[in-house]
Amino acid sequence: MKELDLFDDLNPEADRPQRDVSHAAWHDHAALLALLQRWVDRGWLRPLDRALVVFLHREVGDGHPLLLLAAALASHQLGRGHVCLDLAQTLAAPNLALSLPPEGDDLSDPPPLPSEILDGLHLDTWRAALTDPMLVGEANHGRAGNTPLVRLDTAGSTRLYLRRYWQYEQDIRHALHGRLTNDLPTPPTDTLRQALEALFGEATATQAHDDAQLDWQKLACALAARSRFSVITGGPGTGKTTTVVRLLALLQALQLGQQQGKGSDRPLRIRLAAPTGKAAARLNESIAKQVEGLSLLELATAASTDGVDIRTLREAIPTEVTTLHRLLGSRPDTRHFRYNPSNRLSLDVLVVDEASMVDIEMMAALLGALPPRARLVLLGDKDQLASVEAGAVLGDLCQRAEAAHYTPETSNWLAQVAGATLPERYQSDHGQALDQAIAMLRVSHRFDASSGIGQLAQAVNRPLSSDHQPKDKRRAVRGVFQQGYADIAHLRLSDSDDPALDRLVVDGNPNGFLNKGRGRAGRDGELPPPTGYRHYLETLAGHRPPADADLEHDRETFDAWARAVIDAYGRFQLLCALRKGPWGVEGLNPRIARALRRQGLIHASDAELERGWYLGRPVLVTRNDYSLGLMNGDIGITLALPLPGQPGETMLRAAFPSNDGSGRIKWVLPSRLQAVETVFAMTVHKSQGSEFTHTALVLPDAPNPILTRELIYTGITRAKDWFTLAESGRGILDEAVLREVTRVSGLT
Ligand SMILES: Nc1ncnc2c1ncn2[C@@H]1O[C@H](COP(=O)(O)OP(=O)(O)OP(=O)(O)O)[C@@H](O)[C@H]1O
Repeated sequence: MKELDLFDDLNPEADRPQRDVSHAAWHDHAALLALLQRWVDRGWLRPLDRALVVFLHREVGDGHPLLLLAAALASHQLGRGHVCLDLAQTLAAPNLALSLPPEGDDLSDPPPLPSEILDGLHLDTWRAALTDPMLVGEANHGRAGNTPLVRLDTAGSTRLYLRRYWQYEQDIRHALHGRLTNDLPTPPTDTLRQALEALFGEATATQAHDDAQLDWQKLACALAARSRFSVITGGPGTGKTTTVVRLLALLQALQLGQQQGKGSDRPLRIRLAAPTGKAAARLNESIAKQVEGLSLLELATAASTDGVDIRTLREAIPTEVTTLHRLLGSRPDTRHFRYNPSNRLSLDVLVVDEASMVDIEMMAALLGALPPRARLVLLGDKDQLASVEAGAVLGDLCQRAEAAHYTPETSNWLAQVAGATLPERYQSDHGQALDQAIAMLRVSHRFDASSGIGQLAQAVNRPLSSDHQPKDKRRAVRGVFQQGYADIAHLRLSDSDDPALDRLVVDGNPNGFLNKGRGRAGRDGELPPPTGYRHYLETLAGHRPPADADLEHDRETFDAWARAVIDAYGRFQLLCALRKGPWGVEGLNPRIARALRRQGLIHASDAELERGWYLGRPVLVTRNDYSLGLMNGDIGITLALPLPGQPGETMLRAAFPSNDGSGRIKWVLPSRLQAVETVFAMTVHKSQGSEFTHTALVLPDAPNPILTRELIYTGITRAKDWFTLAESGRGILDEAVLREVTRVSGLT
């Protein structure tokens, strides 16, 4: 295998003017601190970022102001997903370094913009200020030391890290390097080939020319079977779950077959995990279904000459999925986990789904807690938005996945075990070790050519290139809406008060779909037409247990009611990009609640709507709460239970699914819920790992840097059967699909 090159830097030399025009904040601490305070007052910088500077200044009084400015900006980047500050990029686009308000915000007496402060500053001057042995370690010279900041010089730029994040990156890099270069005994070629044939069938085309002819799932399974670290990435419905279930069956069959010879039957200890409770519950459901439907007879025969017992094999494939926090043993009030490098997890295989949501800190913790000999398999969609926390580990690792870069050695091996010859475009003499461990599934089995959702997601996701210019992409994306697909609708709004938005959230805008959404065939017969929130609120009213029932004696009746309401809620979700303003969660939530109240679907005063609890309020958990067993991302609905001994009186409880496959409901007192928000409108960021029958994405009316290709793609791919795009501003979608998230990290 080639030497691992995770560290290659791609930044070109920044083209900066060669002049220095100094500004007071460049050389005067008081001026710098005053400037930072003004930024904090405006919400452009977090108080935490300034506090770091105050701390560093107090501890090491003569730190250069330009160094302290860089430290404040580096700290600020963490809150925006970047693990470090890239000086050249910051000089090229200074105003992206702070959280400036969206265009059009009215600000009187604004503080100086970063572009004014940094105007005329040359990269070399800034770099020179970043040499302070008390404050900054120099990673390039192996002198990272134990300073609070670490500097890494790359071709054409310099990156400044807060030490903790630099350390995470180092830890991940070393851990992956170890996993990719340590030999793992590969199963005998014949056994593996037969086992793969048993699971996927024989290869039909030995020389494949297009992606649809290749069985990518089989190739992914083969690659993951020979590595301690592997990634299976792919868009929605490309078969990540299907593949991993077969991979687990394969590994377990090989293990049981091998153990037979030794007179033992110790199966592999396999664990499944996901970053959020919601994602875990979803994988739980789909994995359980797939394991049940898996035909294991041929595999059991292929894996061992004596044949593996099928029942033992099936039982040895787990279906229970936990959250990463639970797996690692998260403890309240500390970021340290029970399982860590000095107390490793006891497992042989770990599968992590929705890996795009795993941030750098969690990935470092996870790798640190894994026994060195265990296998780690990451599943996820590399094109989805990354976690809101710092780092986009999956995206970074999969940067080269499109072209695969399989070496001749890998390609030959795949031909032997999977019977397929890869087209040349997926082969490379310069493939890196990491490339050989990554498989990208390229064919969606959920969204075929007749699906507007699939076509739209594809058009949005397609990167720009010399033969796909911005105007082509804009035309392609808009074109999808004009082709008469039955599952997508476009709703044009005049402004944020447009009653069409109310109609969308109340009834789902069926008129926007072909035949009002009627007569569409799904897997299990005709699909119900798209709905809005009326559906779950009518379910709530229609399935309410009789007034004389009570929770203690009629628990199942109440649980069934809650289940029906929660399921009905999953039929529609409005997504938006922003938090603030009329187009953000904060503006949309009360507006939607009022629209539902006008329809007589909810009953609550204005004050209750704004802040309080009311029957029917849907809530999203925003922080893990271990004492209640609720995870970030869980959705619950507020229901009313009869008050024991007080006929006619009720009390509100938020009902959450237990997420453990039991179907039980957790009934939680509203006052015990510390971190929840109303979720009539949900940000696309929070929707990751979830799926809704009808998803409506509403875009703001003004351009905003948060609107990116990844965000739009993630929003669209939350839709299972129906998708509505609602927009008012012209050109917002066009602009968004052309903007890509650039996450600064040094992982690749
Ligand atoms: N090779 C295949 N041939 C036919 N159908 C398939 C194949 N692979 C997967 N499917 C079907 O496509 C659907 C999606 O598969 P699966 O759930 O494995 O995909 P996924 O990538 O995990 O999806 P998600 O977007 O939910 O993460 C399932 O109904 C599955 O049965």
